[in-house]
Amino acid sequence: MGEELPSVLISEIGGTFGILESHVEFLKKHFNLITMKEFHKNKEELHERIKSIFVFERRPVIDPELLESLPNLKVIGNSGVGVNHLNLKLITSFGVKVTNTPHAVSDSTADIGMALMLASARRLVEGCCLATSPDTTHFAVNWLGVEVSRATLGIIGMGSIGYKVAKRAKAFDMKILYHNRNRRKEEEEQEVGATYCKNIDDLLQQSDFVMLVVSLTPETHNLIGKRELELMKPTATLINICRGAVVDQDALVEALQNGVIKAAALDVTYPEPLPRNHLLLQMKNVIITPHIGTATVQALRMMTEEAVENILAVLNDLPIPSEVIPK
Ligand SMILES: O=C(O)[C@H](O)CO
Repeated sequence: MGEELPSVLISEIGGTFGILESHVEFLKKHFNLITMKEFHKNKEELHERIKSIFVFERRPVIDPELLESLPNLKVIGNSGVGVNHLNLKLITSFGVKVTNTPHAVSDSTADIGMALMLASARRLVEGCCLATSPDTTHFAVNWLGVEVSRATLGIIGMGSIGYKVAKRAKAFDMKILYHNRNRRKEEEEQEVGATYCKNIDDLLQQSDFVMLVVSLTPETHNLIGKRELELMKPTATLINICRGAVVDQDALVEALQNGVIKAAALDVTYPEPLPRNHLLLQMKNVIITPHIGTATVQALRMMTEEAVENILAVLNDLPIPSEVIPK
């Protein structure tokens, strides 16, 4: 008889927020999957068996009650890079490790950053609406866009996603500035032609496009508020592909209304989705997508694979590819 596979708790299979059926087959090669429903039905028998929780789309919710009920839990494998939905201090106080998938998400999220920047600069959404409207008297000359080529892009957060954005922006001949907690190696800066701004204010003042690519932490909550928006050029565009709460949204609405900045392109907001009557949804100079940075066939597959690699590494006492350590 072969060795028993480790038991891993998951939210559910299929449905709106469940794990994709096509990934379940892969997961099942490595794990004995237990859904939350099965767990709740048969806690007594299952609670000692569960070694890991695979978190997808922020589910299942990891609360103290769940952590207390799983005495042999070793690792929470988050599928995705952002872990702001996990209470890291609480989880690690149970001796449980947390892992994430920064590599799997980087290309698809960087693509969304570029797509939003280009769409905003060239007024793509307005163009689509005009093309499909009954009014055929519009002329492009009345609503000119701007070029991203040779413009200055300021990237705030130069982790794996930020770096991939820089690579793409280089191909568009953009001047690239970046701010990050830790400066990148000189060779890495040279490869993408990026200049480090130790002071975030310098980046804000000089950039035509400011792209936010940081993790949401207490330090980055409301990182961009009224003061920061006022430092930006009145012709600048703010692009957010990380987490909504990195921006003070009320300050952003005010800045967009008063011409403090020109436009915003947001893949993330708070809450998600925004209430249908939210002012951001009514502004012509705002593009909003519903948090689709990782919504590609390839990214989701790689996220699952990277999460499995992390979980197996923890369970087999091997070096962990992507462990998240609370600060
Ligand atoms: O954090 C991420 O990787 C994406 O936002 C998907 O959750």
